[in-house]
Amino acid sequence: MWALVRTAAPRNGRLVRVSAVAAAFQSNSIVVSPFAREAKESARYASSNSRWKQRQGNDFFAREAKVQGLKSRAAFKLLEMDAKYKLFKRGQTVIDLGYAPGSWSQVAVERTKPNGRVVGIDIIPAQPPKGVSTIQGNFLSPSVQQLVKDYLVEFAQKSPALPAVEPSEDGEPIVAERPSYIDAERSESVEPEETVESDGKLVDVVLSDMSAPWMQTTGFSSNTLSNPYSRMMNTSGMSFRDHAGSMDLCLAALQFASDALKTGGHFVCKFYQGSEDKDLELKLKKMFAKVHREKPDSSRSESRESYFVALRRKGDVTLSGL
Ligand SMILES: C[S@@+](CC[C@H](N)C(=O)[O-])C[C@H]1O[C@@H](n2cnc3c(N)ncnc32)[C@H](O)[C@@H]1O
Repeated sequence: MWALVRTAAPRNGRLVRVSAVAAAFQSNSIVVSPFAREAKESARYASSNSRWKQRQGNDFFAREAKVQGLKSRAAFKLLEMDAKYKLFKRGQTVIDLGYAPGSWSQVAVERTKPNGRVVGIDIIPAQPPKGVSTIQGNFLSPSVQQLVKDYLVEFAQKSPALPAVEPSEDGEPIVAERPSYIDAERSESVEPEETVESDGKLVDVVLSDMSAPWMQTTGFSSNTLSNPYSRMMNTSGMSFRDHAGSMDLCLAALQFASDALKTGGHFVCKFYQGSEDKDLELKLKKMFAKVHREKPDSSRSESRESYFVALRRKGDVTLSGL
């Protein structure tokens, strides 16, 4: 699906390197580690490369996303973080909060196939990316959060997850066996308590790229009804408002992770920097083994957005206990 267009790239090596992030993405089903190394290198090159990017225009990543068939330039932020922290494995269950228009979900589907599950939630309607189940709703609402948990339990009862698997050493794909039709039928008739973990922790990775949608103030020439995403603003332009809104969204995502993320699972969350992010970071440090602040190269430098990447959830800590 994603063809790497190297021919359009200047042969001075720089665009080729940046494209390797995308190459790492599409190559996932075949060989992971060599490309991951290349992607890491590419992220380093991209950051030391601002003069070149300026020459190409500010929206290099937007154009590259279009070429790669990705739904938005945001994909490159997740690709960079995945290249650095190895967030995904095959067969995992991933929740993508604020998925629209869907490029993070596209990355998650690629990274977790075969047998992965990706569920996207967004307040606005959007065309679900291929291989993604989606729920439309406001994730700040406890009933929407419960709906997502119920959906995961129901889904797990119908088709028990296969264990997430590391790629083999020689880079060959490991194809886990799917349950047979008869096994699937049988699991439908089994009582829930017998098939689903009683603690409801069914998720391997929680992603949140949510940012409050604000009323449109520019771009009125784009009068599309079918793509509401292009009519929304991602920030209010007022840094305190954006910060406060993002803290609410991060805490909702973290509460969900506290309830639904497996021990050892990872959490990635966008936030707008401000006075309260330290407090969020402290909470994350208590719940996860390692916490990083990330400003991916593909995140616009003028934006106050940043990401927390929290790795390996501790088994015995919940948000309510902090
Ligand atoms: C920056 S976009 C996400 C881009 C996405 N990661 C991608 O790769 O395509 C932020 C999204 O968060 C969604 N969002 C904001 N507040 C939300 C809420 N309370 N509940 C659900 N989604 C929300 C917005 O509608 C918007 O689509």
